Amino acid sequence: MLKYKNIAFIGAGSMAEAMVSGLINKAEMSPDRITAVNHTNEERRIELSSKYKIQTVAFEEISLRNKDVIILAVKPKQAEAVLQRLKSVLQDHHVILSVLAGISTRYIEEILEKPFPVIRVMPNTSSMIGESITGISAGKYVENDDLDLAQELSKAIGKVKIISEKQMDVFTGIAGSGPAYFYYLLEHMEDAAVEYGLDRELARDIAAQTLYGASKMVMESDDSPAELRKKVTSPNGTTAAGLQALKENGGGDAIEKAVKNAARRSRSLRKEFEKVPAL
Ligand SMILES: NC(=O)c1ccc[n+]([C@@H]2O[C@H](COP(=O)([O-])OP(=O)(O)OC[C@H]3O[C@@H](n4cnc5c(N)ncnc54)[C@H](O)[C@@H]3O)[C@@H](O)[C@H]2O)c1
Ligand code: PRO
Repeated sequence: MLKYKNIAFIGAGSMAEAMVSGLINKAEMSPDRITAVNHTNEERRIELSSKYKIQTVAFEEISLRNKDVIILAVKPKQAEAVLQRLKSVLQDHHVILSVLAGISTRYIEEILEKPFPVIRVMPNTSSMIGESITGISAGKYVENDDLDLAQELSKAIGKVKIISEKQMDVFTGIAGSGPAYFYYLLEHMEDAAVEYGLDRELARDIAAQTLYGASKMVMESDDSPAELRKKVTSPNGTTAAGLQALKENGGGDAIEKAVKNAARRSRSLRKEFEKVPAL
């Protein structure tokens, strides 16, 4: 059971913090079960330990003896160096979760040279408030209990989808990177509203609630997004005018290209940082 597990994050940046916050504030995990390991940045360690009351240590002081779950949360380009250093301190009972975009379980398994259960989890930063959607795919040494644990941990920070590792790139394109597209959309809605006379704070509230309501409608109604869109769009009305501008300016294409480009980048991260052929 997750509650009784000790977790170490290797890398304590944005994604690790979002997960720590979700685990403590939403899933009510005890902070003394969580350790975050960060390299030279002492200021960051102090920030996280005072904010969440978790233990934070420098990589050089790492001890994973009483840990159960090791969550890799460094950048993909740091994967090899970090794994090379970790492999001497890892112990047979460890379950390894990796949030690294692009980097395959096979690559991690090969560097570790031992049959560790390695599970990719792709959350997003909405983990911070327990509203992530997290994709999970298992490496070849993963047993049911390990997968159950990864699922439990991911459920603690939001919703979960079990996917194949091949689907991880596109999952990353939609869900891992997705919040940024919506923030970008909101930034632009806000700018336009300010230009047309609203205060920024008011504009932000309105746009954010509109996005939230629309998103909830998609989740709770039986209609598809296209059907829901049609119900908003009166012939020759305001929405039709707005959508026309979106279409004329390549809005739909831009969104599709964003997802595809992010998925391609996930694939290319693998080629860039792994010295094995891509999946
Ligand atoms: N940010 C997101 O929205 C998001 C979503 C899903 C997955 N991810 C994945 O999470 C990982 C981390 O992303 P991030 O946005 O948190 O990046 P980040 O740069 O904020 O965090 C990375 C952290 O790793 C630390 N680090 C670097 N080398 C280290 C070492 N040797 N030992 C210990 N710590 C070390 C850095 O100091 C930094 O704090 C990436 O692989 C990314 O693909 C991120
Ligand atoms: N953030 C990471 C990136 O931008 C991975 C998904 C979201 O690469």
